[in-house]
Amino acid sequence: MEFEAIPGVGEKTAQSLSELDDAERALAAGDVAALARAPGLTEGRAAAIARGAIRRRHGDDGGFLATDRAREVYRDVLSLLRERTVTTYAEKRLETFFPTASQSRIEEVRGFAETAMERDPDPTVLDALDGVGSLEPASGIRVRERCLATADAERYAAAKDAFPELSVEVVEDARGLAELARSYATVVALDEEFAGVDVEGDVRVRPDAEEHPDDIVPERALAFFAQNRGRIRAAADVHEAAGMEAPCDLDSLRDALTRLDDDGTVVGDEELDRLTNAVDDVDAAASTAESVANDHLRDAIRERDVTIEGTDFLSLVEQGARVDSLLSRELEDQYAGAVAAARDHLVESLSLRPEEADIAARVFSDDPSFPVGYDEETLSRLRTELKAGRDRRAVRLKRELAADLSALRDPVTEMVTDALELDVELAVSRFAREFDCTMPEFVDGGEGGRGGPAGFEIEAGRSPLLDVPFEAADPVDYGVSGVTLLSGVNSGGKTSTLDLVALVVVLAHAGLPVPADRVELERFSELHYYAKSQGTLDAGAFESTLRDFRELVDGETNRLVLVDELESITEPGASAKIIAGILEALDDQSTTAVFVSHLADEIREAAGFPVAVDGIEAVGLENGELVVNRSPVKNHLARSTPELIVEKLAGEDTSGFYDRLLEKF
Ligand SMILES: Nc1ncnc2c1ncn2[C@@H]1O[C@H](COP(=O)(O)OP(=O)(O)OP(=O)(O)O)[C@@H](O)[C@H]1O
Repeated sequence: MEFEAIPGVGEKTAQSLSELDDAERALAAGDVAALARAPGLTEGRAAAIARGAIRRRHGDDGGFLATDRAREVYRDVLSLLRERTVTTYAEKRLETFFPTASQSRIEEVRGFAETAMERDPDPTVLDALDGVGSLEPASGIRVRERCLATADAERYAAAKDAFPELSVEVVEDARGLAELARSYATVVALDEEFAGVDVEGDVRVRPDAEEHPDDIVPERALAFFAQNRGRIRAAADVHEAAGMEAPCDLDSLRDALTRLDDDGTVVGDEELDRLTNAVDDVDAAASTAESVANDHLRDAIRERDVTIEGTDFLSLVEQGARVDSLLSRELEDQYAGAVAAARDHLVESLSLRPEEADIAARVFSDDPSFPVGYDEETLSRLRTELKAGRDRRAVRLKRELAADLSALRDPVTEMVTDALELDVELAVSRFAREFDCTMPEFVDGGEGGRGGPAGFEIEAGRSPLLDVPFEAADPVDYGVSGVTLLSGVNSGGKTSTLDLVALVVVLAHAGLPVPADRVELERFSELHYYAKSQGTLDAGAFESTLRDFRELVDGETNRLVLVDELESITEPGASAKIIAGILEALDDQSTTAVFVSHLADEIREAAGFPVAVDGIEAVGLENGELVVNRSPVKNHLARSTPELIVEKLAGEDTSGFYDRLLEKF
């Protein structure tokens, strides 16, 4: 990938980009979201790069928007669309829609947009979309109880790459392996040569480890699903709410997800819960069992009269026996009962299974003693046994769930992508519905006997970018082919008309629907839109503006040129001559141009060809306010506001003064 060739990417950036594998992959896929995750890239930059990449793929260098004002209109259009997305993914993805002269690109997006417009922007779907986002690779996993071992340096490096979650150790021989097995619960040996080696501990030989990552590190798949759980569930909800067919069974997916904790541990397994609780409670249970035994024995002793014959007692005293032997002689049954109660307590309170209960039985000795005490060593064995059981169970469950979830990884990725793409479609659908859009029709220029450019024809166009609410916008009909002047009363809507034309042309060339009842237009090569200049230019600025227009009249054919009141750049007389000259040059090419001007008469006089003039007319004055017909009238020089006022006064006054004034217009 040659990043230098992408518009907007400098040499230094290109150099650092060329080192990013992820970015390259994302570029190839045109996936802005993935691209934005590449280290060192901001989202804006990522979007720009992806846009550039797509343009390049379509052989378009992005030159369609030829002026600042044209780019501004595109940005405004984009904002209207982006405001109608729910996810950040869709917001960024919309930036890959841009106006172009490339027919194939326009066709591609038109196909997408036509499907999108059919989509019902149901509020429940939009709600569900709120939780959807691009899936993130699992992060922050570190497994300490398992390690990989190899004797091969190359394998060592490969394993370190493939399993960043595990320690990878170099071992020379069986002795090294045995040593490792003492420090880790499980050692996975990567070399075939270790297959026959007999080492104590949990040592597995898996030369194929890299091919079964979920088997070696089930934590990876679990963390991926745990960390993306909210997004996955939301994507499943979107599919249901929108009635879309999901690529996997949603009930089993949801079921698998409920078996996962936020940190990727498996929950909801009775046996694992039992073992975990037993490990946690074993010390407390032993103490309680001890108390149970002592209470039991104390009560028994208290309740019993001990009778002992004098000779026996004497012999005991002479032997120096302590009370223990008295206990074993006289209270054997009571002691046995107390110990049995202690054992029962251990077994019951920890819900021990028979094998575990066997060890638990030995925690309390059969040899009578008072007070009764548990055997620390045996208790520790019980603890170790329970812990080992718990860990074995946990790993097995992890492996099983990881296997279930791994099988779901691809369908889930597809499901999330589909949900995110739906958001893009819904944004287009909402845009089209809210602004009463239709798909524009492209017609060929120079055909139908007209010879010249086909230009554009808009029927009932309403701009969502007007400074009045969309509902209050008057529909505008306007069509131009060739070079035309647009005249009209002050504040009649001339600038708004140019804006509407630019908006429609930008959307149409982006393959998107347009806010009008019907639009026909040719496929323009470029859009040049010059906004009204803020007052008279100084000599330097005037010169540079003239240079711009020099380039304009020398550029590609089939352009659309929109210019707002160019006359204000210098004094009226000179302006009219300059505009006339530019119009002549544009007329010689197949250019469609609309020049808004108050100097239509003067320009026409200065031009060496019959320039068409359209006019936005005031149909009258109502309470001192102009009533305007927003649709320009073809081949009609609109009367100016002063003329209308003089005309009004002439009607009210009989002196003849205003009549004579009116004749001067
Ligand atoms: N189609 C429309 N529907 C409703 N309101 C409109 C429409 N077009 C223009 N307007 C209103 O008229 C105002 C003036 O429009 P605009 O600035 O386009 O006129 P103009 O003819 O370019 O004015 P000027 O002669 O000062 O350059 C707009 O701010 C807008 O509020």
